Amino acid sequence: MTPDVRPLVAGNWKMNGTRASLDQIKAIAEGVQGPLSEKVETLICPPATLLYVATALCTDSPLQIGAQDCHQNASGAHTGDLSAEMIADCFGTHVIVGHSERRTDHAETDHLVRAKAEAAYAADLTAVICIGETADERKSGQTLDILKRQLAGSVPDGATAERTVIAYEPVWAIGTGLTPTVADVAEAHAFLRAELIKRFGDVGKKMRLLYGGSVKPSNAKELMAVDNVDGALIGGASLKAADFLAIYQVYEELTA
Ligand SMILES: O=C(CO)COP(=O)(O)O
Repeated sequence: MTPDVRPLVAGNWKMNGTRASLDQIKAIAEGVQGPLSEKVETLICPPATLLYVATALCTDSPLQIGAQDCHQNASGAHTGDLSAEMIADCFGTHVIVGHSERRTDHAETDHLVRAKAEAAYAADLTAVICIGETADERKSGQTLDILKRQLAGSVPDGATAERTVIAYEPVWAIGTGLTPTVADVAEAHAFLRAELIKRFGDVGKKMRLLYGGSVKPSNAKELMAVDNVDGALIGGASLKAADFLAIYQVYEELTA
């Protein structure tokens, strides 16, 4: 955790979820009501097909709803794409950009990710900007170099702490059940914090740094307790309300 920074527990549903899954969103929206929600923010990013209905389910809940990607342009001839404005129009508050699955499946570059984050700001959305090294990059000792390059390339110059969340997701930890050691997470997050402060000064002290990659109820407490870890970006375990809420609830103790 970082002093004076409100953690964010976020779920990325990826290409999972149909109308039947709205029950899980409803359960999460209900489960995050209460005093802890003043200390910890929550977010679910369902597939775009559920965005509008999901926000309608959360009108009386602190649970925020976001999207998983946006186009860098505000509108136009881009078949199949979604603009940040459209997400805001559906009452979405956040958009994930630069997830490693988009970087791999759609050849997204740091330059493009930065443009998408700028599009998010223009629509008053918070950009959740993802970075992380592959297994080979870690094995060959390049982790911090890769993180430095992705952070410098993907985060816009105009980034503010209110509208920017950085998610460190080691690619090899996503969906594998593997996680870095607590010491490795601490090293990566301390490095990212120092880079953000170098570039953004005091603003860099307040930008949230999430950890993502096989976060589960069983490992959440030790990962979320690490210095400079200001929340989680959860894939598989966010699909079940009970698991997502169990991860959120580790903050009962961590913020006590
Ligand atoms: O990619 C992730 C979240 O964006 C992490 O996914 P898992 O939690 O399923 O490993």
